[in-house]
Amino acid sequence: MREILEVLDVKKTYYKGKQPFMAVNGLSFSVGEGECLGLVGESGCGKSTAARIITGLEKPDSGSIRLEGREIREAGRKEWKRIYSRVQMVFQTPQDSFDPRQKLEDGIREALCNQGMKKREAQVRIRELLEMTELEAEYAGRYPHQVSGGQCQRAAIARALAVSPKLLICDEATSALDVTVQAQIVELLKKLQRDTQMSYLLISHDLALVQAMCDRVLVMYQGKIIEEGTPDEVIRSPREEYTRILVDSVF
Ligand SMILES: Nc1ncnc2c1ncn2[C@@H]1O[C@H](COP(=O)(O)OP(=O)(O)OP(=O)(O)O)[C@@H](O)[C@H]1O
Repeated sequence: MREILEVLDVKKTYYKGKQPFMAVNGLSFSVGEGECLGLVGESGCGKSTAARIITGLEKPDSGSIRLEGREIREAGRKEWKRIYSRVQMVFQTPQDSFDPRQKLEDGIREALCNQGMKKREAQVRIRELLEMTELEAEYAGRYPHQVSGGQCQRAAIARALAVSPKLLICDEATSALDVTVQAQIVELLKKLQRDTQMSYLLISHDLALVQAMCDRVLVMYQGKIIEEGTPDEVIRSPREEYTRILVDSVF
């Protein structure tokens, strides 16, 4: 399997007052083409920091991040735009990722036009994206506060897909939704993966979700990966004591 993303020995320090704190401490892993990779670990172990580093929202202290073989830390400003059309992220609370003064479809249009698409062409593409994410056009014409969490998450996924990414990072993308809506969004993500061959990095507390969706799962603890395997291997016969406790706390 060709690798889309390779993360090697990435470190990130924050400061709690004057005390340095390693939120990410030698993180290494890779995501294969078309792979759905799960990233699990207790709150505060550094999962979101890792996602923010990969998407360029945060700078690491050191380490290497290769996207389709290209070291993104060396990329010039011009190249960033191209790189970040290859990686997109979907967040836990979709309402927060849209401008409250903009209709959902305007947010999607903006993503398309930022990539150089003309408005008329963007209109056609918006319709396709709404179909792909099974969101009725009527809802896309509303403001974020006028739709449900599930509908807003569909719009956020449509916007992420606007640039045809190779890797979609879902950071607790279903955690804020109720159980039935969660299941619908999971089905949507599965369908999109079948249709687009996109890779996923699925960050989640929910081991059942990881088991249902992922080909492989990484367990993160204190800023690094301590265990990896198929979801069945990690859940049924964890090698590390920490993983066993994590699994026991959920099942
Ligand atoms: N901008 C920041 N400044 C200082 N400390 C931070 C910052 N962002 C995160 N941290 C700290 O880094 C650690 C890792 O946070 P992170 O959000 O990556 O964890 P997480 O595993 O995603 O947790 P959760 O599952 O609760 O979202 C936490 O102790 C957090 O308080």
